[in-house]
Amino acid sequence: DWGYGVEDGPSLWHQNYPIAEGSRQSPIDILPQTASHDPSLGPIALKYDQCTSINIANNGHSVVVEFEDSDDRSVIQGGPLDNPYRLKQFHFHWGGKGCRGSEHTVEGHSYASELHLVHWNAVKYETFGEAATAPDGLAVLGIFLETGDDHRWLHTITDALYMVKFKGSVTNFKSFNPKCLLPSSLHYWTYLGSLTTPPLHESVTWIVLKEPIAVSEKQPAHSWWIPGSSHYGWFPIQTSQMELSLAFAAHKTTASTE
Ligand SMILES: NS(=O)(=O)c1ccc(-n2ccn(-c3ccc(F)cc3F)c2=O)cc1
Ligand SMILES: [Zn+2]
Repeated sequence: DWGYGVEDGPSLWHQNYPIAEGSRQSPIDILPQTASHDPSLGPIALKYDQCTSINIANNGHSVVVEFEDSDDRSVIQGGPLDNPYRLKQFHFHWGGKGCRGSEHTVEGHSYASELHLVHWNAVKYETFGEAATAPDGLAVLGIFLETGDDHRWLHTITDALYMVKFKGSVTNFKSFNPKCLLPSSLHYWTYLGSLTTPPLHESVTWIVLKEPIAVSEKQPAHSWWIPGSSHYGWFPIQTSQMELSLAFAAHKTTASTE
């Protein structure tokens, strides 16, 4: 129903999702010089030690890792948030061929990819679905990714992608802890915005970290795969096996000549 093509891309989403023309739509271009410093904002706190990932899925728009959210075992709090928000899932946004895929930009600068850790206000709302439509229902932590210059992590990304190569594929994915994806500084920008894809609900308190993370093979083994650089083009959305292997083959040759 929606996508990023000419017939179904962001400029047309308003036809099925009128909120696309709302007053707090995301993503935005972050302008650090005009961002006002709010002294009442403290640091954010992430408690991901007990987090329990359940599965990894390709929903046709991204790869999503879902978490067990029946209690407050993994939460984000502090900063602009009045109470703890539970981690529900994380996912990535890639770039199209040759272009960079972050959704937020900083003074017009795009990053290679962007990781979103989606949390919901389980103090005020009974379910994620209910929170997803409430103005203070969700908190998404955005982390920019830059591809390092010495990363040859194709094997790790291959493993992960082959697990969820087609839209609708879901597979077991236990004991991944996203804290290894965090940069050293938790300095952030924050603003009231929305889901960046349909249904575009204006329910997100965005917390975007200033420091990007770089991917290199020195990352601890358990940080497994990270979205590819723009060579991959869009995540294999309903990619046929052949296309996917061609994409990898193409990347491989590019990688080896890099
Ligand atoms: N890219 S992002 O802003 O982090 C983002 C974009 C879209 C979603 N998203 C898509 C569908 N849903 C969703 C799933 C279940 C539900 F009950 C309600 C929803 F809005 C959702 O939260 C979740 C996160
Ligand atoms: Zn996202």
